[in-house]
Amino acid sequence: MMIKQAALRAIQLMDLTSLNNNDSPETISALCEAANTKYGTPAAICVFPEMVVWSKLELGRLGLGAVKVATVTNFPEGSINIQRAEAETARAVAAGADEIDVVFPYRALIEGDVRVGLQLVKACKVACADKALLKVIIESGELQTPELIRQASDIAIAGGADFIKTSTGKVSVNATLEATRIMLEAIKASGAKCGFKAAGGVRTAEDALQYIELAESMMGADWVHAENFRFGASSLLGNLLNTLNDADVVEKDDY
Ligand SMILES: O=C[C@H](O)COP(=O)(O)O
Repeated sequence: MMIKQAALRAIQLMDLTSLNNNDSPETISALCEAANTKYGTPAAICVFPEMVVWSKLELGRLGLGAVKVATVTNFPEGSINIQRAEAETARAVAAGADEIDVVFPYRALIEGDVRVGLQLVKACKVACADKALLKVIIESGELQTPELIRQASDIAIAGGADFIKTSTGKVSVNATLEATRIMLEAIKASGAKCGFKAAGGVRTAEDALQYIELAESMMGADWVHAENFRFGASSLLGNLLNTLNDADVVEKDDY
């Protein structure tokens, strides 16, 4: 695949993300405006729960109602408090979020608890009902071993995850091709309808190309579209636009 083709596809596969402590209505408006590229829009924007309503309004104002709004719950710590994660998820869905990225209780799994993760995912899935997709962040960089990455993936899928996602972007090791391979193997073996999201540290068209090629080789070219495959990224869009030679919007390098 040519790099420009990968850049174009990566825009459409992206959850354009801003999860910063200093996010404000103004920065989220700018994020929504950045979603309006001349090469199309990202699949979603991903923001903190308190920005969901504002994001919906802003995307509507810009005529970008087709762009989904994703948000995060149990984030970034991945606690074992099932009730809190469920309540956060229910509130985010009620606020209008289309997609919920919930952090799996990965530390509990590392300590040998295989039960709490399944229960938490199931509870959040119920909270999403048929109103929102549930994306489960397994924090693969903290799980470290292939066995734990596979186990977390299997549990999340068994709990009803619509996507499994590598990382919060808030730890030292985020998305890697190695974790991607293990997670895609889990999806394939499950036979379930479950997508995959590479998140954290994906910054260039060259990075995106490697993930797309890996996913295509494992799952088939037809599988790699926004219904099944996403990039979660806060600083990829500028590089993609540069790659596509879009001289007038490259200044938005932050997104
Ligand atoms: O879910 C998306 C991640 O938080 C984004 O990570 P990033 O800032 O490294 O692109």
